Amino acid sequence: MPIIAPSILAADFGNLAKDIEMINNSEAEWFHLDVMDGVFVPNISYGMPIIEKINALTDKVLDVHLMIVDPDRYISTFKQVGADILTVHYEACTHLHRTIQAIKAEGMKAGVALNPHTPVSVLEEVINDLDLVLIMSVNPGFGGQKFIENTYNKISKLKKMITTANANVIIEVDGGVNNINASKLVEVGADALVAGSAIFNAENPTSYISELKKA
Ligand SMILES: O=C(CO)[C@H](O)[C@H](O)COP(=O)(O)O
Ligand SMILES: [Co+2]
Repeated sequence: MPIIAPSILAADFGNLAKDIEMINNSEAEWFHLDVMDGVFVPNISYGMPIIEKINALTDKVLDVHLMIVDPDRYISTFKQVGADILTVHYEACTHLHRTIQAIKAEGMKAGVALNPHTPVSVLEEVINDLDLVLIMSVNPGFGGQKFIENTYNKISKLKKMITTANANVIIEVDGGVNNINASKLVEVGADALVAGSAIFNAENPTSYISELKKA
């Protein structure tokens, strides 16, 4: 069964505690937290204070997705506010190997995200150093976008690369995930599903999470 990671980007920021409680009482294992800087992506979301508050209100895993330039500047700060998994974008890192080691040195799991146009082959030389690869199934920056169909093909290629390298890496998929595409994503190799608008726009978000879990 896949790990479910609801994206807080689609939650009600006027009543965040209520949505945190909903996730706490659901079958979701992770909180997916999208940090955007208005430079790497054309949008600004939220940062450390929100993550720190969420950490105080849950025992679940905090899966932090950094959509920021030069993420090395903030690695230790994200550890301090409670990140368990820290994912940086391949496209935002000049010295990716060094960044991955710095995340692990802080005691967090290290993830790398790939934009839709970036081939999985760029990770060949670091695949054994990684804990997670985040395949973006939309162009990062906004919730509620349409799922890009080529994602299935990309996940299959990544799965093959991981098997060949005998690596132990979680494949996570993010963007436009819903109860229609979830099963096929798991079938081709996804281990963790991020969903924002599909969950929070559902009539019953808790049951929607359970539906995704059965994918
Ligand atoms: O990283 C992201 C956007 O850059 C979000 O995690 C993602 O878009 C989730 O939202 P939705 O499920 O509504 O597409
Ligand atoms: Co995300």
